[in-house]
Amino acid sequence: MAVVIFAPHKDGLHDGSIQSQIMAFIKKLFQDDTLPGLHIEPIQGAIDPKVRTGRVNDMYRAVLFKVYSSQGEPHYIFTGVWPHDKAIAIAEKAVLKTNSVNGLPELVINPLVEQLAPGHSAPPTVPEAVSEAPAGAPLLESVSAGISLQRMTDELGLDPELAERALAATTEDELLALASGAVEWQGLALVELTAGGTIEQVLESLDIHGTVEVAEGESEEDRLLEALKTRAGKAQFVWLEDDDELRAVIEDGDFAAWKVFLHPEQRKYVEGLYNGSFRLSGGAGTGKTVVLLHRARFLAQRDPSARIVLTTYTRTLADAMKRDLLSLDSNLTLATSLGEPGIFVTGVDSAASAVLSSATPAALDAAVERVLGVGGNRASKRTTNEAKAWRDAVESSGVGLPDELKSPSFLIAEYDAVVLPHRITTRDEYLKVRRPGRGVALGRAQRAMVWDVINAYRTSAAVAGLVDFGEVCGISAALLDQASTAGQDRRADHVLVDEGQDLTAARWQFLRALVAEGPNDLFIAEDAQQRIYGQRITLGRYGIKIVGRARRLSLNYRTTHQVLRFAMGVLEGQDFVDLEEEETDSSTYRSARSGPQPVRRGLASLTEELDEAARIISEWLDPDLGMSPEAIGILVRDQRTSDRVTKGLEDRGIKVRQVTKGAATAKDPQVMTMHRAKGMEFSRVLIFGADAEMLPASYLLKDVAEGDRSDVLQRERSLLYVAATRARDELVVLWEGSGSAFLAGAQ
Ligand SMILES: Nc1ncnc2c1ncn2[C@@H]1O[C@H](COP(=O)(O)OP(=O)(O)OP(=O)(O)O)[C@@H](O)[C@H]1O
Repeated sequence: MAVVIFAPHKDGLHDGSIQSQIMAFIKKLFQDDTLPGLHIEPIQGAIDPKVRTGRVNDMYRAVLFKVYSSQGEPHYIFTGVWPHDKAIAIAEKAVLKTNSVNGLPELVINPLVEQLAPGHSAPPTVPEAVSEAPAGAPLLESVSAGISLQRMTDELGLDPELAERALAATTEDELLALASGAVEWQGLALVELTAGGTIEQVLESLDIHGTVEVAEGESEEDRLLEALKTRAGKAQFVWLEDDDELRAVIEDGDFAAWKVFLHPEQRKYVEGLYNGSFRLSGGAGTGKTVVLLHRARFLAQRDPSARIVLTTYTRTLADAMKRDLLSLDSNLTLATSLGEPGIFVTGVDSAASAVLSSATPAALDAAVERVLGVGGNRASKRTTNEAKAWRDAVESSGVGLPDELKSPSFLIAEYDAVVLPHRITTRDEYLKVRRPGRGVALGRAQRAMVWDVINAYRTSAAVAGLVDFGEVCGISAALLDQASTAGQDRRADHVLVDEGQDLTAARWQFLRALVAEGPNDLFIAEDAQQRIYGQRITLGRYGIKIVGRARRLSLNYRTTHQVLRFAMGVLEGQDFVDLEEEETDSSTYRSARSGPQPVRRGLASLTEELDEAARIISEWLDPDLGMSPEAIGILVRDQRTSDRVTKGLEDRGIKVRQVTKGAATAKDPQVMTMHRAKGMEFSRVLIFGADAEMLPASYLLKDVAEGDRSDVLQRERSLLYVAATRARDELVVLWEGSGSAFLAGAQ
């Protein structure tokens, strides 16, 4: 049997027409590489004697390398399929070797010298260069501290010619073009240097620690195979182990790349074993969800009896994670209920509800009393409109609160961030409790009035037998704590959390209670810049101790660097604080992909804005572009605009699909609110209605307490950032009249 390692070159795979033949070819290779139909043949005069071609069909040949380990098994490294003559020409020059400085594997399909030869056009993804440094001034030296030609070649191991050209480049686009034509790991290194990374940071993120040692009796070829297995090697070379992986890499091509090729840093966090809770931050599109999915699988494979909970803010996002997890590995055991072995994918609130509804009446009564002060069975009915319930409580309490303290947003936040997590049940406790992190200061008299409203809220909920979702989390946490005190096990061994920035204090309290403190207990992905719901939270206050186990991802896999630059412009001048009160550092946030400049356009009226939207979407739907209609996202600030744009576009002959709940099904462009678009992505995004009064939404600011105002504004700004970063390839932003002030720095 042969071992097949897959390292596809971007020009070497084909549209659907011969996919099944490529699959058949690789499957045969797995079984027996001597089968005559495969025609595995060396190439006369090839630079690398390891190179082979194989017959896929009459017209196409695969280019492979054959490497023997000292155990004797043949290993085939499959690099792609080309028409016969081209395949031979590629095979003659292709080389697979290890880097002499750091031992990393290098697959050279189109030698750099050829790509950079005069008259050879730049790689196709690169748009017209946009100058970013004074004409003629080399860029790299000014952005990456301490860089020099010698360090690039001798410490990092970059190809001298690539390093020289990179140092001479004067624009970011030029550097990214060089990166996209370079050997895989060298390209990753160059992108990081371009974003301001230092040589030391690149060595760390690519996990380079000198060369790979060869044990006694091992050959050069063993050394090469070992190099393919390093984290940097696995970013390009994947050992095909089963049909699922083969199908993913062949049929889904680039879309499935996340399933098999992880950046060395991503892999480090997937496989890392930690003494306690770990926090992974990173800008939009850096693959945080990808890391969580792989990590869930890794933990399940490591211990099939482990109870793994993979959870996030909403059920819709949890459903998307479940779908992706199964497409990553259809053999995974998904648990169907909390506490079962395997991976349980769930929204946080559903998990908390599950704990509540499985409790015994006595335990539930005690937990409800512990959290709300009055016992009772409240497992089945939820408060549906919290804002209304709080307004009613203000009314029925008869307390003359100042306007800003009457707002449901203030009261909900106070209840969730202060009252529930501290399990406050009496006025005295509330008068004494510390309220760190709350924007609005409260004097004693004000606290007493707020407590009266809280009491009214609780009393009417008790009469109706209702609990809100924050309370469900608080009560479930109390149930889990009670059970643990009574010597029972908690319900999970590992909890993996996505979109951590949006979870409230009560949710963190529940998640903390779900798993005992210990190795690999909680693994949290978050991005402070994408906080669009809750208040700022500090994990330490809820017993989640990260103590130095926090890292940041910075390579954006989703958006082009043009879209990224635009989106970062929306956040310009803002400071963001993460779940450990650290300021977010996005200085090395980067993308290796290139595309058109985002378009921003103000129109004089709503009719004109709709006309313009219809014109742009029709262009995108042009069959010649070959875009799937559902890969177009039309994102708006609120439901009213969503209704309006849907009708307006339909009046103009464009069928779209409004997405309100769950995932979209029809094959049409999708219209949805920016909140709903969280965690999703589209090839092209049109932001409709980025007007001055919409972003920030003027109605939100109307009754907001002064102390909460700056936080509300920041969340509104983040909302536009979230919307912009949903675009993989192209972004258009439209508005009527004056555009949002948040667009001032976005170009
Ligand atoms: N190693 C990888 N190789 C190829 N594609 C990747 C890789 N990692 C992530 N991606 C792709 O990048 C995109 C963003 O990934 P993901 O959704 O995990 O990022 P995220 O950090 O969770 O984003 P957000 O915070 O915006 O939700 C996805 O299309 C994903 O498939």
